[in-house]
Amino acid sequence: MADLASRITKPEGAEAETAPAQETTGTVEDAQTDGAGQILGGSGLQDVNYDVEVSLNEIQRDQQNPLGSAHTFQELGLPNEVLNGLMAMSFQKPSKVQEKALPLMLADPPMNMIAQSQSGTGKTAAFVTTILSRIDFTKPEQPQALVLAPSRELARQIQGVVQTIGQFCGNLVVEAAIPGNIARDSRVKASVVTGTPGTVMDLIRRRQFDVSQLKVLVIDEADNMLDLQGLGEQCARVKNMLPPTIQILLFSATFPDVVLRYATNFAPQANQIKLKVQELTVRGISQMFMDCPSEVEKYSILCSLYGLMNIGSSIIFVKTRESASEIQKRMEADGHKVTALHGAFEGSSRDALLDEFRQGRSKVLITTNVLARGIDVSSVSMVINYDVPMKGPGEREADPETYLHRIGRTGRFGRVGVSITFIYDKKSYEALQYIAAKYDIDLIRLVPDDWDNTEKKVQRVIKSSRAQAGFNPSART
Ligand SMILES: Nc1ncnc2c1ncn2[C@@H]1O[C@H](COP(=O)(O)OP(=O)(O)OP(=O)(O)O)[C@@H](O)[C@H]1O
Repeated sequence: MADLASRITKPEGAEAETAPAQETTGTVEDAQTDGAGQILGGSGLQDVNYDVEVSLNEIQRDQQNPLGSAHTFQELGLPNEVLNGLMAMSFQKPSKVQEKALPLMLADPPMNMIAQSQSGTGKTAAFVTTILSRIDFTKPEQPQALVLAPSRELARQIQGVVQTIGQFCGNLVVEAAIPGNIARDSRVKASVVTGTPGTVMDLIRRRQFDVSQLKVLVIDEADNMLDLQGLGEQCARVKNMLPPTIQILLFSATFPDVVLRYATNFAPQANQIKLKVQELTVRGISQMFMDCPSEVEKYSILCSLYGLMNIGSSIIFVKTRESASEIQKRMEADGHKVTALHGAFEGSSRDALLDEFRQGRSKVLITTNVLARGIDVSSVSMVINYDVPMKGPGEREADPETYLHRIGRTGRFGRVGVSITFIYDKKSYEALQYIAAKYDIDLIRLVPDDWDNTEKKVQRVIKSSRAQAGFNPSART
């Protein structure tokens, strides 16, 4: 193993050898060995297992929850309708986060929860199961649970998961409170509402949304949603308009310390499930980087990748809407069927574009951070970070959380997948080093002039990923 600095080709204009020592601890798998092969198993899914740390609140410590952790869904005492919904999805046993979190979230009296678990490990089903177990189905049009998410796409996806797991719960009505979905003169008539914070806030203020009987509030991607630089203020306002006794469930794959402190005030006395920092990355994702000689050459390298390999479904993350559209144009001119989706599109066209990708009518999705979180398309076998994720004023700092969420669009629920981050100059190189060091990632280096090796490494993972898609009866696109 060697560090990123010693493995990297010195990029044009970069002073690779002078990179600060404390930022060069990320390791890179020997470029001569086939790193991908070490990670892959047979055609079956990997065990979605990792250690979590559970901290119970005082009440829970005193009460000795009789359910402890549940090894089967049957042990949880769920309503039959909900259990049947989980079985219809071919969920054979709970994942770790489901096993640990569900007994705590289902306990009476209801308690708050802050739960962290890697991308693609079933957090959605965990909170949806809790919601469905608390709903009074004799009041189908009375809002009883609210889920807030950062994008319309995620709010719609969660709406779909509630409908699927709740398919045997007669009288279940689920509505998405997203821009353009609920007319100004109509009321929200659903027992479960999934929405984005701005639209939900407006609906409550205009008295279209009766929140008086809400029992559960879920905030998905909670670190992003509670961040005071972003959606935090809106989420706090929504919460202040809800009944004070509401059960609050906060979920994310990442919880930076500063947000976690705020989260514990937002969800007082919450039980907590946390991951160690080294366990944040999903083992099934082979993380690689492409060492590009310059920015202008990134595009031709991208084309060579797609030209050489039969990739299946993949997502390319870029920094700006403009570059998303530009790359789309150029790839289409090269004969690829490509979808570009970003915030400049109108809501309903965004829905149609994502559906096109989900249904496999388009195999390449080019997008910005708008789809970095939560989107679950199990057939995605490759994620490309065409631009390294950056944050802060002038985008000068690496953004490790966004990196994790972006690559987590592949390798869902025990599948394998590959991520390739393009670097080309000192800034991108140091940013990726910082991310690799933070999460202790073994990055596999790819170089553009060795396509044989690149093809071997990438194609091997992609083949296994496809074999898994065929193998797993519950695989969805
Ligand atoms: N117990 C289970 N058995 C089999 N598949 C499951 C189980 N629970 C969830 N899944 C599937 O795993 C996939 C990922 O789940 P989900 O989208 O909830 O992940 P997540 O943890 O919320 O990820 P992210 O952090 O990216 O939002 C989904 O396709 C879901 O249907």
